Amino acid sequence: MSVRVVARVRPLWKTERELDVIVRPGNVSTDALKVKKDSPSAKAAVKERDTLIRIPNPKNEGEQYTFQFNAVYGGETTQQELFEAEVAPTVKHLFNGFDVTIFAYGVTGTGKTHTMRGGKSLQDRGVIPRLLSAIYRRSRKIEKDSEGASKVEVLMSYYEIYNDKVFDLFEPPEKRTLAGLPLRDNHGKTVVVGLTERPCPSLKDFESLYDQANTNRSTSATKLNAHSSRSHAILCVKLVVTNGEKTRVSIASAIDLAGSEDNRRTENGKERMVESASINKSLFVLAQCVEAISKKQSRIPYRESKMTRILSLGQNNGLTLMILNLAPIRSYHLDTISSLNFANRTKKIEVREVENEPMFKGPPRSTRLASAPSQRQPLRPLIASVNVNMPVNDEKKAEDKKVDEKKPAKAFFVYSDKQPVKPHRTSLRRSSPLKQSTPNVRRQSYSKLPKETEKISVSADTIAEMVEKKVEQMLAARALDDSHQHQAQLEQMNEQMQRRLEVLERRIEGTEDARAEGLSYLLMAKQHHGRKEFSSALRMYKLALPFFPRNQKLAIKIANLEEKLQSKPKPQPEPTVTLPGRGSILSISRPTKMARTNSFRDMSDDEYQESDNEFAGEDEDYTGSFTGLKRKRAVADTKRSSLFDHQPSLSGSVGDGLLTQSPRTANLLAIINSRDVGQIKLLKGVGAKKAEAIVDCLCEMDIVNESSAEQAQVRSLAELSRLKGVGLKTVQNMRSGVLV
Ligand SMILES: Nc1ncnc2c1ncn2[C@@H]1O[C@H](COP(=O)(O)OP(=O)(O)OP(=O)(O)O)[C@@H](O)[C@H]1O
Repeated sequence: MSVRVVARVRPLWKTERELDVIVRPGNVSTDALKVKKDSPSAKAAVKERDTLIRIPNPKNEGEQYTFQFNAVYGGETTQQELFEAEVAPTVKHLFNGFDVTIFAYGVTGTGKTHTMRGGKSLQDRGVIPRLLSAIYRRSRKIEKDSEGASKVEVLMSYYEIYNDKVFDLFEPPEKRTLAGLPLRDNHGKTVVVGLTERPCPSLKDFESLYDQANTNRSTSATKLNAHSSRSHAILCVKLVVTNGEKTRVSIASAIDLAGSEDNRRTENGKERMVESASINKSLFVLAQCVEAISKKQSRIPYRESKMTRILSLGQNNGLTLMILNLAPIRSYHLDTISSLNFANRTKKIEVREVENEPMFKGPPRSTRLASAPSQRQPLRPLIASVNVNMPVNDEKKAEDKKVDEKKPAKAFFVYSDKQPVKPHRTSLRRSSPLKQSTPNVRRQSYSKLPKETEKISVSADTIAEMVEKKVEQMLAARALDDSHQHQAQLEQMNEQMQRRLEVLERRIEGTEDARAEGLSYLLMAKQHHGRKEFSSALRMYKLALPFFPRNQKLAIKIANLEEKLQSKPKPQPEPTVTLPGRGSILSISRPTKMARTNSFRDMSDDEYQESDNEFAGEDEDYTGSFTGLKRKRAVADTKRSSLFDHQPSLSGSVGDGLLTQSPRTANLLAIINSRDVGQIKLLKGVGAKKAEAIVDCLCEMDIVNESSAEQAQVRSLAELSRLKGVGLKTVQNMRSGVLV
């Protein structure tokens, strides 16, 4: 099922003039409706008007663009009407285990907050309070009908994305950390780490929590809206329906997006401009995601903004409703057209209409129901959902046709009043997802069956049981089919993944490991040099040379050492140096363990810094190539982490003695491994963004290491330097600021 898109045109403000109205819902002129109000054709026209929006071409006022959506609501539509038509029908699906996402999209000042939150009076209440009211009503009914056997629990979390940072709206602004809360992927769903979830046993509780939280939301006055939302606000209402052993969880997400702003019109100051840039960027990424999905591109840039990551449009299961808010007047002309184009693409996005699996208490139950495939659905544009092309008049028709053949296809179509073409209502009318003609046995929510039959009689119970059995059999057969298909897809995916990983690994081994190896030779050379083992030092420098062929300092060092050794008649006896293959441990025989431990304990950290300084050029290169690979690297690194642990590391972990970390290093690693953004950002040279990136990186490593019960840990400075966004220089900086 595709995303349901409805448009709502707000009424005129007192300061706006009727004369400037350019956005008109409906495909017939209002005059025509006035004349023949009661005629059958006018009634049909009124129906059709529900799905079309007309707006003139900004370059040619005589030409009208027409956009078609699932429904269109004019300025006279009340909050109650909108809720009943669009949101109320989703409530029963929510209770049947479907997730529901409702979001308002539009330019600033078009009525998103009015639609989602609404006013204080009963009739002005928006979608959110009405949705909660409906949820509590249904919960009470379920509990009453089941005589207490079913229990419904409502939990709520509420957060905002402000300047691309996530903040808990249950926390007052003064308690916020600069970096905000990190995001994490959890089995295909994006979750906010550390978000408060409050139980809301009654509507009253909800209202007081919601009102309180809204005072924490970032709003400001702009020229276009006295209470402009400066953030995207996301309310998640978790519904936990427990019936005996069975628990079903579903989530209703209501999202009030911040509005895009044309800063030539807002006359925003510096602070508002920063917010505005962030709002516009995230909305731009959202538009790019929608475009990429509709063009069936393989890469959807969800991760480029926190909002798109959370919204995951087209990847989320359940039902998705987008309310497109529009201002009716000319001053919004271009913005309105751009919003209409965005909505036009969005309506083609398909979402998987799958209810959440129930969970069972107690010992694991054998079930013949195969669980829903966890991989995300392929995204397909809905070919049937195209706008209706309506030529302006008969004379122009043939002419236009010729021109149209030459023109590239438009995302919207030109409309004429004279020849209304009936929209494909059948393809657009929204039917209950449980009643769709497409065979989808999963939609026959089997949890519903006993509930409807148990009241009749005992024999009705038996019938229900038989029906349930039959449905389960069908489901099992279907699931078997699905799982075969799924298996094949997985195998194919695995093969592709494997190939990509191999390429990645080859790249890493061929370039970055080589550099790491080069650096380790340099480190070894420094150590030999420090112990006045010049011959070994020379050999090490020479081994490092191929990795840094353009390093002048290194060349000079080699030349100097050669000269020094040539001038010495008898070289002193040296320790044995074994050089196994690339990427393996360099083992050195040294005098005594005691001496070795002491010398390295004193030296390890300084050595690290020295070699870092001396070969800063390489380090930067190395770091650069490292960051270039970004996330893939983190994944590959985690894969290789066990190998890495034994490699000569930049912290000097060569040989036993070097495995001892200095207190400073240990402190630094403890701070990093605490994953406390607040603490990490206090490290020298680490800002809030970097701290957040480090924590994100650790979280990503957890995901890669999903099989491990333990959280991923950074165990050495070298490992730390390999994290995304962290280089050797940063590590050195961090370390130098740590107190011992
Ligand atoms: N359908 C409507 N009926 C009555 N008033 C409306 C309607 N839609 C919007 N308004 C009024 O228009 C003004 C702006 O609306 P609102 O704050 O909801 O806009 P917004 O799109 O959320 O703006 P921003 O993106 O800047 O937060 C408010 O005063 C609101 O009451």
